[in-house]
Amino acid sequence: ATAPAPDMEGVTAALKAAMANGAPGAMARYVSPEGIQSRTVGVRDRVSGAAMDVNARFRIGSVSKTFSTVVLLQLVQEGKLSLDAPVNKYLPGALPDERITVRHLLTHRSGLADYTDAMFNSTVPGFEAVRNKVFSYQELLDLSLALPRTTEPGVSYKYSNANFVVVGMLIEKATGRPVADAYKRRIITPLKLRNTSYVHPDTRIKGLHVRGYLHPDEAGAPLVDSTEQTVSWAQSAGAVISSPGDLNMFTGALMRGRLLSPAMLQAMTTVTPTDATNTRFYGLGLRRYDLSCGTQIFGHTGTVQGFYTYAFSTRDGMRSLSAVANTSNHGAANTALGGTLEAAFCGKKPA
Ligand SMILES: C[C@@H](NC(=O)[C@@H](C)NC(=O)CCCC[C@H](NC(=O)C[NH3+])C(=O)[O-])C(=O)O
Repeated sequence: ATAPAPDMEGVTAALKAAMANGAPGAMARYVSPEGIQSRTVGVRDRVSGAAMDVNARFRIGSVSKTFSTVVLLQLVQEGKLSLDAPVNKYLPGALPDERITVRHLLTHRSGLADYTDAMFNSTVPGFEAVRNKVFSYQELLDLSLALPRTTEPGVSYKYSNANFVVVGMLIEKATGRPVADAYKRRIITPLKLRNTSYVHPDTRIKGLHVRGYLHPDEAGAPLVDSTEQTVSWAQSAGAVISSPGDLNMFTGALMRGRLLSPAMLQAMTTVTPTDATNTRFYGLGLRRYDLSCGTQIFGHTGTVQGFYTYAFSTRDGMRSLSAVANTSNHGAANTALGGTLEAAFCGKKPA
């Protein structure tokens, strides 16, 4: 069946709703065989008033988890790691439970607690305390291991950044090099993602970029410009910088089979439900959303101080949408931004 035309008015309405819920600006870029359509609203910089710009770069948060997963699955394809081997086989003594496997990390079923809940319980003080800090992977893992595990290994889905900190450790152990090199050599260079980078612990977003604005917990308190930070609290779980076009290319190329073998891509897109709605699922470092029109889309969401991101493609990689709003700690703005997905992939609602 031919895909419905995107409802770009609906995309714009969703972007405006994100602004109505506190985002200084927002944008979306949709790619299909019919071409590229992008929409921008508001500003990328509240001080200069510079308009949101679809060529601008921003922090993609947990969409980074899919970059890390692609690298790890390529290492599995190369026989350097096995999905169902214990993590401790590759990182002796790293985890207190020998039963936790590499696959448990990628499916958020390890039981390793998410240290960011406590770290950011008080949003702005928590952010200010770490924005210029540089953590080692081990320090982040220790924060998680100081907390009770959330499930027996493999039993249930419990989202945790700690899982993808360990994924970063596995990548560096298996390659003998920093994750930045693996992203570059295995994803950024082959796909020519010229606006994508991993610069941890540098705090800047170089080149044309979006400034991010963090909503404080106190109603009515002024937004906090959170653009410059190390994102060391996330690293391989959330520190990649990219652009709408590069994210379209990344998720599209991934689904078209340019990064992984058909068998490995099939494993990555084999999902289990993450909530009771049975429309949200998680595979290996990848979300699946089942839209109201029956279309299934695959990708990831991102939340990092000052930036909400969505980056999804259809299973055949022929249609891709990326969207970003330059605020965070404001769930209504995130939900509003998510409205771009239905508008773009399902088109106009029947009258
Ligand atoms: C959920 C999301 N996960 C991510 O992108 C990872 C990297 N981000 C987080 O875990 C949120 C950290 C707190 C953000 C802060 N929140 C607070 O400080 C709340 N007190 C903020 O909203 O900026 C995903 O997978 O889509």
